[in-house]
This record gives sequence, structure tokens and C-alpha cells, in this order.
Amino acid sequence: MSFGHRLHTALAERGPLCAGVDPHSALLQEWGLSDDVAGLERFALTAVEALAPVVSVVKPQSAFFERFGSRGVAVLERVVAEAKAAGALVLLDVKRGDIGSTSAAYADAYLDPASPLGSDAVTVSPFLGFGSLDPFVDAARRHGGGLFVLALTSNKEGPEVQAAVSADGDTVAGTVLGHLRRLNADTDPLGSFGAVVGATIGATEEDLAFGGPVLAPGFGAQGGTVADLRRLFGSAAAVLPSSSREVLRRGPSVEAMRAEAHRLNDELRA
Ligand SMILES: O=c1ccn([C@@H]2O[C@H](COP(=O)(O)O)[C@@H](O)[C@H]2O)c(=O)[nH]1
Repeated sequence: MSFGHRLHTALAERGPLCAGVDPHSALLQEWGLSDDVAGLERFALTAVEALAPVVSVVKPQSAFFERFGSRGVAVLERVVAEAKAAGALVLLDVKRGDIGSTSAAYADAYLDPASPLGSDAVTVSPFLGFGSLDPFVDAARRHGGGLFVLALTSNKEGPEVQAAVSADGDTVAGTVLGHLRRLNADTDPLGSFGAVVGATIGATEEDLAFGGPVLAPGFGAQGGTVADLRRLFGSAAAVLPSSSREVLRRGPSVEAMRAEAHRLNDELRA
């Protein structure tokens, strides 16, 4: 079954919230944990225990695991496996993108279910040209996986690149969304090729009806609100507001993190 189909079902069953697992050193400290691999493991697996049984999508941020080298990546492998086992879809946030032949290796690493980091979907960067992502698109189709392609990111520096107008008169973001619209054509009920559009961007004239899901980071700690989501994403096929720190700072209590995820899902559904 395609990622779009599986995501559509998960959103209906569990709600739209995407829960980020971002083991910031400041959060490890707030939880009373040491800033080392043991602390990382306790933090990340506690977050998975709290959130993966109740949210549709868990999004581990690879950077916070990579900073501990191979032992940190081994913890990330457990996070991916345990979140899947608890019934969540796993979106690995690695924002990869390179020349095609290297993208093929990244795609195998993150989208092949037989790989130790094999996930349901992955974030990718289109800024080497959208065609450089073809190996990711092929792997996603082969394995029933999904992609979330950077389009209008939540950071204030994004427009310098993403709002630039290219030779055909489209913005860079508009060009990315156009490619996604083509990839998602004729997919029912939801395409597997999503876009990253921050909840913090204020306003956009881009057409967000491209047939696939929008990952909306910036909800919560970066200032994005439910009102922003309603205003920005009315035309989108599906929206996954993503929150990491805002939920994780409720820890280390499993009950408190889970209650916050339920509260946000209720608010988002209302
Ligand atoms: O445009 C983007 C793309 C990705 N992110 C990632 O989402 C989370 C946000 O964490 P919060 O604690 O909820 O702010 C983080 O992993 C970012 O790398 C983003 O923020 N904006």
C-alpha cells in the first residue's frame, strides 16, 4: 500500500499531529539526564513510549542522534523500529539531497525496509534540482514510502532562496510544488509526495493544492499556532502540524507527554 494511503488512514484514526523526537542537550538537562549516549537513549525511547502509540507520525530528527556518532545512530535505529512497532508511521528528518547517484544510496538507507534506518518517509532537499531526487522518488514507489520535500521552510532565512524567481517566472518554491503536483497526479486518496511548509511563514501566494500532504513544522516552539494552520493550509490535501520541543518539554512523564499529544490532536481536529 502506498505511503499516501497509509498516511490517510493513520490521520483518520489517530489525528494530524506529527510528534518530533529532538533530543536537544537542553532538554536532556531539563529531564535530569546526562548529555551522553545513555541520556540520549533514555530520552528518545521514553518519548517513543509516550507518543508512538497515540500519534499518526513520529519524526526523529537525525542530527541529535548523529552528534553522538555511531552509538547515537544505533539509538536512532531503535527509535525507528520501536516507533513502527507501536503503530506510528516514521518520518525520518534528515533533509538529504545530492547528485543522483549519491541520492540513490541515501534512498536505500532511509526508504528500504531492510535497511537499519528504513523508515516510512524521509525529508529531502530539492536544491540540487528536483530531478536529483529521482532516486528517492523511485525508492518511495518501490517500497511504498513517502517524501517530504523542502518548499517553504519555517526559518526566516528560507525566502532568500525559496521566493527567488526562476527563469520560467515561477518561484523556487512554486517550481517544487509543481513537481509534487505532477508526482501526485491521479493518486487517491492522498499522494505520497509531500512538501515541507512552515507554520510560521505568515502568508503565501503559492498553490498548496498539490495532491500530497504538507508537513508543517514550526507549530509550537517556533510560534506557529492553530490559527496560522487554518489560515495557511485550507487548500492542502492533508496537513501534519509538527511539534517537537513543545511536547517533549512535558517529559520525562510519559503521561504528561501523551496528554499533550492528545490535547493538541483534539485542538487540531476541532
Ligand atoms: O522548515 C523546517 C523543516 C524542518 N524543521 C524541523 O522540525 C523540527 C522543529 O522542532 P520544534 O522543536 O517543534 O521547533 C526540528 O527537527 C527542525 O529541524 C523545521 O523546524 N523547519
